Amino acid sequence: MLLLALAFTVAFVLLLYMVSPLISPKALKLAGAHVVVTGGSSGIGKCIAIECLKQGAFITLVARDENKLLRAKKEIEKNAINDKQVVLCISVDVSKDYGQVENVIKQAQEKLGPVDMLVNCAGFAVSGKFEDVDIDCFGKLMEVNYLGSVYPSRAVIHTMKERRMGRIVFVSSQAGQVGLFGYTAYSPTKFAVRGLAEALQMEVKPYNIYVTVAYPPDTDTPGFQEENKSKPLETQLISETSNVCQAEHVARVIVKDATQGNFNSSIGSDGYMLSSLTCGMSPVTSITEVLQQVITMGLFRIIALFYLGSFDSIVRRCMIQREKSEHENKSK
Ligand SMILES: NC(=O)C1=CN([C@@H]2O[C@H](COP(=O)(O)OP(=O)(O)OC[C@H]3O[C@@H](n4cnc5c(N)ncnc54)[C@H](OP(=O)(O)O)[C@@H]3O)[C@@H](O)[C@H]2O)C=CC1
Ligand SMILES: CCCCCCCCCCCCCCCC(=O)[C@@H](N)CO
Repeated sequence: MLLLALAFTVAFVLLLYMVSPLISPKALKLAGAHVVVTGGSSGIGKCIAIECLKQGAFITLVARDENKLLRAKKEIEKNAINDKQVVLCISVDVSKDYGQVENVIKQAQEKLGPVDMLVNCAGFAVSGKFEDVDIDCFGKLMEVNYLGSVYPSRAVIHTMKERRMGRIVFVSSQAGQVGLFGYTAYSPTKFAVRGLAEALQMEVKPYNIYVTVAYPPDTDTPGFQEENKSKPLETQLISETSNVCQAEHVARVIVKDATQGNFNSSIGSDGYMLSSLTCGMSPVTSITEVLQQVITMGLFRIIALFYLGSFDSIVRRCMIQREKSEHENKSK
């Protein structure tokens, strides 16, 4: 029996190695490539732009605030490795009007050539209890985080298919892999991005276009500082499970996974466990990845139950605490 199991495993591993050339994309070299980064004027997006410039790319930054764009451009340009490299800035709201976004991509392609890699990083987070979050926020978040990823991707896809090459990166979040207290408005927008990425990847793979979804943990950025101003205690305590990452590190991992053509990009050990646990029917881009998923999934599910238990107990404790202090206030 044991021998049979062993034989099966060996056969399985051999089979995987045989099909490996089919699933391993060729790495994209960033030297001379044109990379468009939405949300490139701040935080993770800015660091992604810097990382790409360091590898010799030409960059287009897309965001709304022109002053912030110009300031970021100056900072990013310092990392150029040759004097031919250009950092172009274009101001647009990626979530409002598809025509506008299409125009921006056209302008960028006229100046710097066809887009080799698009990084959809524009986005924001709002946390709060379901009944406390402003009702308009649900739509606004979906517009910016989801439609704001659809529009730029739609605007580059035709040329990428014609050229039979390209990379599209979506910046989701760990909150796009698990729904947590306080993220009823934000999480669904990041889950949506994954659905888009999976469906799109199946369409464009024969055209040699590779899609990457990144799931960063809490990362120290201006956006994160903003989010923290109104974060419920429960969300804070749950989030403390994971360390806060530096944007430079997150950016390096994302750029590496995107150039290699990996579908999944995760950061840190929690990120690794979450990605393995939630891989579902997502495309596979390396043999090691499949093997790791197959071997670790059951174990990670058990570990996840402990995390869930501790999150539930945080939520319960906070509720009791709140009711207690409300009671005390009333009786004062
Ligand atoms: N920081 C974190 O903890 C994590 C962040 N993420 C995700 O990473 C992405 C970047 O986050 P982070 O770096 O923290 O955010 P920042 O707030 O620091 O940067 C956001 C960038 O997006 C731009 N932007 C926002 N809305 C729009 C819009 N409607 N149209 C065009 N550009 C827009 C901003 O410029 P402007 O305002 O001028 O338009 C800015 O350049 C987001 O999608 C976020 O959800 C994921 C996991 C963790
Ligand atoms: C085996 C299973 C392991 C499970 C570990 C779970 C750890 C959960 C911590 C999640 C923190 C939430 C990140 C949201 C980041 C974000 O998108 C916002 N900060 C954006 O501003």
